[in-house]
Amino acid sequence: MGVLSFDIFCRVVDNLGDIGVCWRLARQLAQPPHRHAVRLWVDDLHSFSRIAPQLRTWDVSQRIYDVDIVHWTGHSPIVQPHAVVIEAFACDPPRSFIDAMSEQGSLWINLEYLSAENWVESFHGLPSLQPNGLRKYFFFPGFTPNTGGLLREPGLLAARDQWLADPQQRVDFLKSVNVPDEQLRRIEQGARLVFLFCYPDAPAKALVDGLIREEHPTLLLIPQGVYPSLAGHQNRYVHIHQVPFVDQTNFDLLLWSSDLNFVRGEDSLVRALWAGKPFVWQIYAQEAGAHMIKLQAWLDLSGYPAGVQALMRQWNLGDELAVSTEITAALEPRSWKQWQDSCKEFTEKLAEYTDLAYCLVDFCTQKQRSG
Ligand SMILES: Cc1cn([C@H]2C[C@H](O)[C@@H](COP(=O)(O)OP(=O)(O)O[C@H]3O[C@@H](C)[C@H](O)[C@@H](O)[C@H]3O)O2)c(=O)[nH]c1=O
Repeated sequence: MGVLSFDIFCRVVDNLGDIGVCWRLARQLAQPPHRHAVRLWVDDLHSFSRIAPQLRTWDVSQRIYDVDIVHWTGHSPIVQPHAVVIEAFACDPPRSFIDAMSEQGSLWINLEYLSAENWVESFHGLPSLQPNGLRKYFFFPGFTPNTGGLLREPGLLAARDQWLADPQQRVDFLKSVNVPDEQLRRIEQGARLVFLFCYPDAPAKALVDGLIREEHPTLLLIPQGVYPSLAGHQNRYVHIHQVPFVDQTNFDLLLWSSDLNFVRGEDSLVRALWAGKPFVWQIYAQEAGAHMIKLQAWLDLSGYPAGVQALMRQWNLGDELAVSTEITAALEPRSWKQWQDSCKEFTEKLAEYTDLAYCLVDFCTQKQRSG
């Protein structure tokens, strides 16, 4: 495949998922083995800087990890569009830019949200007719080979295994996110490490109650600003520690370090999958409970034990009573082993499929050839 050039437009609607996905994709396309020219337009550099601390929020343009980053404002510079323009999550590139794309004959891709629903396979890759003659296509990420796949950097799983094979790396990393020595000693003596990244309506207090009832020493790591009210809920079994926001590489290390992860949205779900550890997913809520249909479609593919699937539904429904009892049951040694095995299996199956960046490059190359 030859070298392509991409513009990626990202509007930060809320939270970090939009920029999380775009930044990961941009870096992957720009770096080896792909090495395409990539320009990333982002309307909110402040949110972006939470997951990319080296970003200069006051700069209109800058280059990081071989990606040209442009602050997308009403006054963004007029430039020639690249051969492929990716509009993330229907974020509406500026009219003047679309006109320039038309002159340039750019290929226009609408990168959609991730879903495991069946219809995704039939909508992936469909054209969307444009009055100005531009070629625009829907590109759907997904969990099956007939979709656009999942973002996964080359060699990610091997890097994870190498990192996990050296326990000192975990200790050093946990020190770097300020886990106190006393807690590190507890972990070395067998305390469980749980990472919690959730929305404010998650039944997190019920989770802590369940963990306390289990009477197994546990360290619960929570990113700063996520569920601050939980801090007062610890006791001698469950200790809560706030970790700073880290970049996406270190975010993986948080997931790899933990025995059990709680993740949310879109990108952290995929990272938890690649971690290969047991996790509970809180899906981004939609109107009229549409997200519960999406959650079930994904659970149907997962092959996770029935108790784990029930726990995920209860976590998403905010069913406190059920969560506090179901978590204890899921951590009971036999269930825990089944949960661990099913996670490894699902991760290995998904890792056999082509990753999103390759699927995208392949798709764009084919469309360019067919003119
Ligand atoms: C806590 C933390 C997160 N992250 C990253 C991981 C992910 O890339 C990103 C979080 O994104 P998500 O996991 O998708 O969860 P989110 O809830 O922040 O994003 C959501 O935004 C909505 C607008 C979308 O519609 C949702 O589908 C979803 O993507 O933040 C770090 O890099 N460092 C950190 O310390």
